[in-house]
Amino acid sequence: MPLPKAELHLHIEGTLEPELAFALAVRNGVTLPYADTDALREAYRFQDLQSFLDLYYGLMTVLRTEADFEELADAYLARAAAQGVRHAEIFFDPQAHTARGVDIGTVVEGLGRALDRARERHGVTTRLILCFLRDQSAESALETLEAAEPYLHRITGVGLDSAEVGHPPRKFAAVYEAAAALGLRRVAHAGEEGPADYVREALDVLGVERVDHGLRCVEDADLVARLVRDRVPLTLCPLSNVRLRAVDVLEEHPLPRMMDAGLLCTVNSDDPAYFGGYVEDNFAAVRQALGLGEERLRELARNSFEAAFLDDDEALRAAYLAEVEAYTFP
Ligand code: HPA
Ligand SMILES: [Zn+2]
Repeated sequence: MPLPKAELHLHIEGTLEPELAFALAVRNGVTLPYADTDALREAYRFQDLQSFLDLYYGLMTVLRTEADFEELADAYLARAAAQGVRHAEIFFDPQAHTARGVDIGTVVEGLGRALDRARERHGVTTRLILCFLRDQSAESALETLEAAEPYLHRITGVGLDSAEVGHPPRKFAAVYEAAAALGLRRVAHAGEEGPADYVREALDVLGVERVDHGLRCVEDADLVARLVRDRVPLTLCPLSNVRLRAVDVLEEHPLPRMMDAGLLCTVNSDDPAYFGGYVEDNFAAVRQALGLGEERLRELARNSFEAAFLDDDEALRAAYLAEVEAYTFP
């Protein structure tokens, strides 16, 4: 039985496995530019974030109906549960769908159907986080938030993803202010490919409570001190960092140094269908490559529940944390 954990950095569109992509392509009459699943997997040789995003946005054109989004989310939840996930905070990218004529309601209601049954079916509690695409305009982000208003009962927070460099957090100050006024929690990708300054800006200008990735904070000692002092969680994704060349090899990932510095680190899968593994695969990889001991792994699991948006159910958070403490490694 794997270590119980929360997954806090997971793009649902990034869980689209080649087999499901081809099945949905057939169902929806979409022609993919790959002969078969092996040819598609062959294309997963990324140079950087952009080369990944090109494939990621291309493949998700097979997602068209509520049933498609439901099936996608249900398949993720089944895999996540098998990897010890008790609680998942799931990102989705509405603009990637509305831009090709799929209504935001189709996306949210489809995902929602799977999430409504997640606890009963898979023993996983869930939250949904709407992400704005930072390479789209600030106006488009505001329109997206407006379009989401009928579905806010299903949405816990907002995030910011897609191509980072050249799209600093401050571009989205207005939409984050509007999201806060609606009572939404705030997170943002920062410091994945972008500089440490983007992490600071996400905190100062967007008011984020967690930083997604945040890897490059290590280049700025004052920023690290602040993140430690304020216990700002970082949602790290080690296998993603290797695949997208944010680090050269896993053995050089700064995770152990970051934990030693007192940063509140979590380990997550990001886009598991593309990056070679789900969350327990990431735990196993860092355990192996970085020599993390059992207490470090337990700390990562504890951190994941501490950083989760479970403030509306502290009893549940306490139950999850108790499970982490009671866990015995095989
Ligand atoms: O790893 C990522 N980074 C930025 N945007 C993304 N959208 C999906 N995955 C990612
Ligand atoms: Zn991400």
